[in-house]
This record gives sequence, C-alpha cells and structure tokens, in this order.
Amino acid sequence: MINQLVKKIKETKAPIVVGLDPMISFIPKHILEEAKEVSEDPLEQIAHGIYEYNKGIVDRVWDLIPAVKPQIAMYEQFGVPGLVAFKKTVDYCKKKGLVVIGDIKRGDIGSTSAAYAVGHLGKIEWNGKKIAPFDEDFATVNPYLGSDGINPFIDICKEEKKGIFVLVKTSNPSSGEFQDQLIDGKPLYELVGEKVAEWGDGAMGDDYSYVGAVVGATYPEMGKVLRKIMPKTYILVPGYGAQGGKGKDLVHFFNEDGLGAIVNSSRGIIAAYQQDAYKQFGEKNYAEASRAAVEDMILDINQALEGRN
Ligand SMILES: O=C(O)c1cc(=O)[nH]c(=O)n1[C@@H]1O[C@H](COP(=O)(O)O)[C@@H](O)[C@H]1O
Repeated sequence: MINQLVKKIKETKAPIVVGLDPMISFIPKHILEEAKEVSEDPLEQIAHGIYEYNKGIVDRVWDLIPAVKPQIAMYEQFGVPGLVAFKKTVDYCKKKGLVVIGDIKRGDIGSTSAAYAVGHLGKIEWNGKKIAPFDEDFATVNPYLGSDGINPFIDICKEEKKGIFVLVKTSNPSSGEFQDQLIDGKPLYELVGEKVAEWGDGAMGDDYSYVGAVVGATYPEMGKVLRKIMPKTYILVPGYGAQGGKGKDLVHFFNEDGLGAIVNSSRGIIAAYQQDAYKQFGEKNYAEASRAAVEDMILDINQALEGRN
C-alpha cells in the first residue's frame, strides 16, 4: 500500500491527506434536516448526517488528492451507528480510489494489538472464508508499549501489504511532556524515530517502508532532525491549518525529491465553508468550499517545496 500511496501522490502532485473528522457543528442544516427522516433514533440520525456530509466532500475532492484520514473517535462517540458511518466512509473512499488511513491510534500488549491489527488491517477466518472487518489501508499506532505492541501490526502489514504510521512526535501543545524527555542525552522522540526506522527496515516497499511515522507540523525543527533519522519512512504530518502549520514550515519533512511526507488537514478542509476565507460559498455549497481549500493547500505546499530549490 505504501507503493500505491507514493504512486497516487506522484499522480495527483498533492502530498496531502484530507482528514475526515466530522463534528455535528460542521454538518450543514439541510443534511441534518434530511437525516431526521431516516430514523427515530438520534444516534442513527447523526450517523446518517455524518456519512452524507462526508460523501458530499469526498465527491468534490477525490480527484485532487491521494488519501483521506477518517479519525475514528469522531464516529465512535455516536456509538454503534457512528462506527457504521466510519465503515461506510472507509468503503466509499476506497471505491473512489483513495488510500484510507484509519486514524485509530491503537497499541497494546501483543495479543490485544494483534486483534486491533486484524480488525483494522487484516482478515478474520470464518467457515472457510476470509473477511476484512474494517479494511483500512493504513492505521495510526501508538508505540508506548514497545516492540511487542507494534510487531503484530507489522506482521499483518506484510501479509496484507498494508501500512502503519507510528506516533513519533505529536502536534499537540503537551507533546513534549514525555516525548521531549532526554534519555542518555537524546530526546525520546529521536529514540522512537530510530526504532521506527529499524522496524521499517524489515518491512520495505519499493522505496519507502510499510512503517511510517507521525510528526506534527507544529514542530518543524524536530521534523528536520527526524527526516534524517528515518530516511525510508513516510511521515504523516498533522497540524496544518487549524493547529497553525503552514507550507513554509513543512519543507524539511520532505526528502529532496519532494516525496517522503504527506500533510493532513481536517477542520481546515471539511469545515472550510465556516471560515472567513471561504464563507462566500455558503452552507449549501460546503463541498465546493472544501474543494477550494484543498486547492489552496496543495498550492501552498507545492510552492514552498519549489521555493526551497
Ligand atoms: O495521528 C494523527 O493523525 C494526529 C497526530 C498528531 O500528532 N496530531 C494530530 O492532530 N493528529 C490528528 O490529525 C487531525 C488534525 O485535525 P485538524 O487540526 O482539524 O487538522 C486529528 O484527526 C488529530 O487526531
């Protein structure tokens, strides 16, 4: 799947991911009104609204982008109907030819990690049939439990040709509390980066590894260091837009050939119509506003990459 992701990034010339992190306050009123007709159950209504809202955006941006990243918490909070909307979103995006990064941030003791890996990236066997339960292409993984929490994911990635992005340096304000702690003079995020490179050596695609890393756009200097520590690792870079990251901050996350990183924006794209820059589209045309925001983001990042040469 890493090979497919790289191919799609080259085809679209868009090293970006649209984060599908729906919130009720983002869903236009006309969609929520329609959703009231489908069921008596409030959770079913919300889940229906989420899926229709996502579908509207995906229909207007799929041709511009290589990948999407649905964040499971935004669906899970609405219970089982929410998870159904997550799965329907995954399937719809795959049908549109998009690479799907399941932002699930899992990681546990080995046997439990294996169950997460099977559920999201692998297949179960039942009555002689193999069934892929959630079937994302990539998953985000938390490395706090060490190698035995990660290895079951890597095993499934090799079997299924899928991938993971391991949290290395996260974008949030408190990420330094643990991740920047020095151990024998080295920050923890560098040690995790070294480990990600080592895990990846055993699971290589053509040019990049099945084992990617997450490094926040909000820490560009650390991104520069980590790029060097993990040369064969694709870096997922969240924190663009709503968290303050801009194209010019991100050039060092990329390799010289313009590959090696993929930048996520969620709220900045899917709720573009609520922002001053795109308000003129209006609520009904929310998906057009998202398309304009995607075009602007691609331009911003590509101009920054061209500018560094
Ligand atoms: O793994 C992630 O995607 C992630 C890691 C990180 O360090 N920071 C981070 O913001 N994220 C996710 O990236 C998305 C960012 O959303 P926006 O700030 O709306 O663009 C959310 O889904 C976060 O859960």
